[in-house]
Amino acid sequence: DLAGDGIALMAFRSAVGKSALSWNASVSPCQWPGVGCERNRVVSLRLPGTGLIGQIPVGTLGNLSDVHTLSLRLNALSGSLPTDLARCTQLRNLYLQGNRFSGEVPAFLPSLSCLVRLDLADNNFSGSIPPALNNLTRIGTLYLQNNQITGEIPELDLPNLVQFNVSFNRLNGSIPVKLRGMPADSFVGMPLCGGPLGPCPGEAAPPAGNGGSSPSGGGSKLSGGAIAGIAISAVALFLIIVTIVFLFCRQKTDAMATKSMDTGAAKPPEVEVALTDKRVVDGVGAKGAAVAAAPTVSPAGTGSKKQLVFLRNAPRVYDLEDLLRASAEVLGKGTFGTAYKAVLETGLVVAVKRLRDVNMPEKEFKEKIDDIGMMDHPNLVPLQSYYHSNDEKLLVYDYMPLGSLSSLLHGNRGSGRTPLSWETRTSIAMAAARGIEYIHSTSRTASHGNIKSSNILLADTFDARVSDHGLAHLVGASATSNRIAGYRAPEVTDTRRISQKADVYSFGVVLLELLTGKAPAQALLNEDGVDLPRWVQSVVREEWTSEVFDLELLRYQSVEDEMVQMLQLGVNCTAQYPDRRPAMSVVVSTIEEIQRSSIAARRKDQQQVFDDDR
Ligand SMILES: Nc1ncnc2c1ncn2[C@@H]1O[C@H](COP(=O)(O)OP(=O)(O)OP(=O)(O)O)[C@@H](O)[C@H]1O
Repeated sequence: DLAGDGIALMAFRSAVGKSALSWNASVSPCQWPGVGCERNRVVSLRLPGTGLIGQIPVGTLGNLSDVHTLSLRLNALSGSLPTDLARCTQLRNLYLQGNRFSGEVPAFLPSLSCLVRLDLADNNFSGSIPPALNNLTRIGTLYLQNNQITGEIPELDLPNLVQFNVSFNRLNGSIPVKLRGMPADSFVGMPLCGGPLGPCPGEAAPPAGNGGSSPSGGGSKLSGGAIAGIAISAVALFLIIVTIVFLFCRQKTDAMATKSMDTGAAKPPEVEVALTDKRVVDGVGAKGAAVAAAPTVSPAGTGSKKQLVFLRNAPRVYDLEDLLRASAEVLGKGTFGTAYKAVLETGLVVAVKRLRDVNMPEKEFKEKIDDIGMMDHPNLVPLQSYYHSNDEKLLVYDYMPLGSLSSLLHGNRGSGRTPLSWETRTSIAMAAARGIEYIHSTSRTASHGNIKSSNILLADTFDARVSDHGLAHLVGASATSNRIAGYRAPEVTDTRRISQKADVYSFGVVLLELLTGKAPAQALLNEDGVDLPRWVQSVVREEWTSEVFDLELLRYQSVEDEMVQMLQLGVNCTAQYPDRRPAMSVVVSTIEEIQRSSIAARRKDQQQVFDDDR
């Protein structure tokens, strides 16, 4: 009954939310912020980004036998999930993304047979994906990305599944047939094969024009991707209509509730409502993950308020609450934390980085951020604002709509992608080089520390900007991952000390990546531990062949000399000894020279074609 639900909730509060939840035991649990009731039972608990911390014990949430929605996303909850959650058999929506949960993917999940949405993304879950998830016949959204899940993906056959993501785990093997219609994004960041990632060794390539998505093929005119697209749009449309009707009804009841409430009440209801609305919308959002909330700020607006701090020239057109209310999707998980795309209610789009493992005092943090804020150059991604509390550090940047050079170069190769032209590649190299040169010009020791193709972002194809400047100093350059390893200068691997010449090395790797179309991490995996610079050198040493170049560059015969000059620059930048590498200013002027002579060569070539035609 409701009293029992209240006791369970109070036990939950004293375990993980003592300071975060202001629940008053003298009123009905149904009036507590975040708690929803129907027919005198608790049916929903929505506490996203409220600063919950610690492990949820058995005997708390497991006692809420009627609960259908549990949203605890974006908190600091840890440990394994309480096993008695298995008793919440009415659960339809379980949002636990953005916490620190660990332990195996819970074996009881398959028994929650009413589940429609399950989001465990951005945690530390390990173990394998239970094949018994096939019991979840109603499941429409299954998000497991950014965890530590191992093994192969089981043969899932879930008829209602429309949103699925297991990217950035530690899975391997081939993508099960029934999941091959899902987009490549659902599987990236791991050595998987099949479906959108291209055929597995020994498998026939799918017929051209099929997008590789539908193994059932047949005579159907629509590709699997198109059918999935239509299905997803239909479901999304349906959910949007349901949401609008729900919000409309909700507003009416809230208006009535507000009328009957004491005007001196401490919590403005509209904030709660907006947060609630967002949760509903979450299920519709493309990726369903939301932007980080700041735990020390109570969503009800009580307590001492911490605010976003804006940097020098940034327009102050939003505040922390606007950010919390924004609809958001995960862009990716990096060395320093997770990046989100957040669309504010005003339509403004920003990128939010939620930093991990930054434990410095606020004063020091502020000083370092102010250094970042001082950097102002057209080829750097501007930092707009930041937020600092003990549990949460957020950085808000301009959103770069075309994504990273890495995804532009390596994203959907083969399936209907527009090849990157030589002109675009040289412009990007030029812009990135200027951004790095600017950083180096600010002081003799200033360096970026983490140059790589996923940190070169594009506002449009010719306007590249370097991102993440200053972060290596905030977090320390010790973070190790295979993705960075391919860019790291040999002396940095040994000494862990970043420097301008180490940036030049990393930039050289980016140049080689632009020219060869090969990702350094991929080179590391495929070529028996040989990194990209050494691979290029070994090919080049034999003869200056066109074999090193990206196949997409083969049609630029007229600029072959310039391509070779750029390759030479990449090789020089990646010299083993730092003092053999050119300074960034020299790199910039060399690229300028190459760009000028490319334009001249292309003009001459076009004139030749024109003359031949006459
Ligand atoms: N301002 C932005 N606009 C658009 N996309 C962004 C922005 N910032 C980051 N991203 C994208 O989000 C993803 C994650 O970025 P993030 O910087 O967190 O990780 P990373 O670049 O992969 O690694 P690292 O943390 O080492 O830099 C990347 O694919 C990046 O391209």
